[in-house]
Amino acid sequence: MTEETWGRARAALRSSIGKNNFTTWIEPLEFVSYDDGVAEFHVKTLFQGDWVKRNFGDQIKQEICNQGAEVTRLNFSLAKDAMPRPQVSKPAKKVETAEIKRFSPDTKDELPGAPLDRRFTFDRFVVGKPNELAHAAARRVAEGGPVSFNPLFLYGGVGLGKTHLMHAIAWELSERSPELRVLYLSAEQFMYRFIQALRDRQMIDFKQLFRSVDVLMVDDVQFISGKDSTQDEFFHTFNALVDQGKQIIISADRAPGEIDGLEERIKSRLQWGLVVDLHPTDYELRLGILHQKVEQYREHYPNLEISNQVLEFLAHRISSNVRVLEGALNRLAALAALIGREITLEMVHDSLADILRASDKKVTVDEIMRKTCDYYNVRMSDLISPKRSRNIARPRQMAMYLAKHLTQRSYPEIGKRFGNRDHTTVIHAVRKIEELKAQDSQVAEDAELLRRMLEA
Ligand SMILES: Nc1ncnc2c1ncn2[C@@H]1O[C@H](COP(=O)(O)OP(=O)(O)OP(=O)(O)O)[C@@H](O)[C@H]1O
Repeated sequence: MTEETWGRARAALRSSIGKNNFTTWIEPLEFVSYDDGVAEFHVKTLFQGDWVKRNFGDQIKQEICNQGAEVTRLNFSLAKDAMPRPQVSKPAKKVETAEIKRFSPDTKDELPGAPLDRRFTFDRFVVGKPNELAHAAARRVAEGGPVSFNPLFLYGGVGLGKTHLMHAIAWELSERSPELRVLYLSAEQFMYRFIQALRDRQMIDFKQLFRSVDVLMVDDVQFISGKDSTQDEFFHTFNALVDQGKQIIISADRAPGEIDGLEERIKSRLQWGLVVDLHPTDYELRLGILHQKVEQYREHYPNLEISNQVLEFLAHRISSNVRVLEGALNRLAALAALIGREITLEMVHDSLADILRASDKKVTVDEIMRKTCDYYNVRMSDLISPKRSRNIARPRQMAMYLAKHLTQRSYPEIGKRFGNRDHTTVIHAVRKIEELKAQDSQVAEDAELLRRMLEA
C-alpha cells in the first residue's frame, strides 16, 4: 500500500462514513508506512487511535482493500508533535492547612475531596451505545499520558453514570500513577470550601491547595449557577490549572451552554475540551447492567437465582435511570435471599409495584399545564395568552420550570406549547423559578407540591 492508495481509500471513506465523521476522525490520520499487511498511522492522541480503530477499523481496511492492497492490521502511534504528557507536579508545597499530602483514595481525607466509592471502577461500568463515547473518553483520561482535550465535560440525566465514571478515573489514575494528586469533589463542596476559606481568611491557602492538584474533578457543576463569587473563583482555578497543563474533568446534568445562571466566560471555558453526553440507557445496556449486578451479588450470595425472564422484564419496564434499576434489583435480591428460592414474575409484580407504577408514568407538558392551572386557580387559556400580570406570569413560569425538569422536552418545544413563545422566555422562566425557590419558601413549596402531584 502506498500513500496514493491511502489517498484513494480516504476519498472513498469520506463518502461512506459522512463528512463530519471524516473530518473529525479520518482526516487527521497521517499515513506513515505499510509492511506485510500492517498499515501504520500517526495520530495526535491515543484516544483518537482507539476510537478510529474501534469504530472505523473494518471500514478503513475494506476501503484500502477495494483499492487493491491487503491490510490485516491497523497500527496507530503518536505523532512527534502530539501534545506533551501532562506534568506530574513536584512534591507539593507545604500549605499551612496541612491538607496537602500525597493522595491515595484509601486515605481520602488528605485532599479536601469527597470519598470515592470502591464499587465505581471501570471494571464495573457496563458499556453500551448510549455511553460508549463518555466511557472511551474517561478511559483515555485515566490512562494518563497526552490528552488533547481539557476539560473533559461529561453530562447527562440523573443516574446515568457520571459520578461512576469520575470515580473510576480517580481509582485508575491513583493505581497507575500514585504520585498524581487527584482531587474529586462536588461543585457544592467546592463552594463550601470557598466560603469557609473566605470566612477564616484563608484564601491564599485555598488557592494554593486547588492549584496544586494534577487532576481536578468537579461533579454536578450546575450547582454553582447563579452563585457569582463561587463562579469567579472556579473560573480562576480552572484557568490556573489549564495553564499548568493539568487535567480537569467536569460533570453536569446538562450541556455547558444549557446551564442557566452560569457566566458566559465559564460556559465557553467548559466547552474548550471534549463535551460528551451520556444518553439515556437503551434496553441492551440496561440488561447488561442487570446481568453484571447479579454477578456481583453472587459474590456474597452464591445461590442467588434471578432468571433471564425477570431481568429482561426489568430492563424493559424500568427505563428511567440506572439507580432505580439497581434499587429494584436490590429489593429482589433481598427477597430471593429471604425466601430462598427463585423469584417469579408474579413476585416481581408484587414487590416492585411502586417502582413499576412510577416507571410507567410519563408526565406530559399538557398535564403539567393542567395541574398548574388547578393549583393556582388560573385558566389554561391564560397560560398561553400574552398576559403578563403577576398572577398569570408566575404560574406560567412555574409550569415552564416543571416542564423542563419533569419532561424531556427542549426549551423551544416548551415555548411552542405555551402560545408559541420564544425559547429564551422559557430559559428566563426556569431561571426565575430556580432563583425564587432559593429565596422564597412559598415558591419552593409550590414547586415541590406540584412535582409530587404530577409524579404521584
Ligand atoms: N453503565 C453503567 N454500568 C454499571 N453501573 C452503572 C452504569 N451507569 C450507572 N450505573 C450505576 O447507577 C448508579 C447511579 O450512577 P451515578 O451516581 O454515576 O449517576 P450520575 O449520572 O452521577 O447521577 P446524578 O446526576 O444523580 O449525580 C450507580 O450505582 C452506578 O454504579
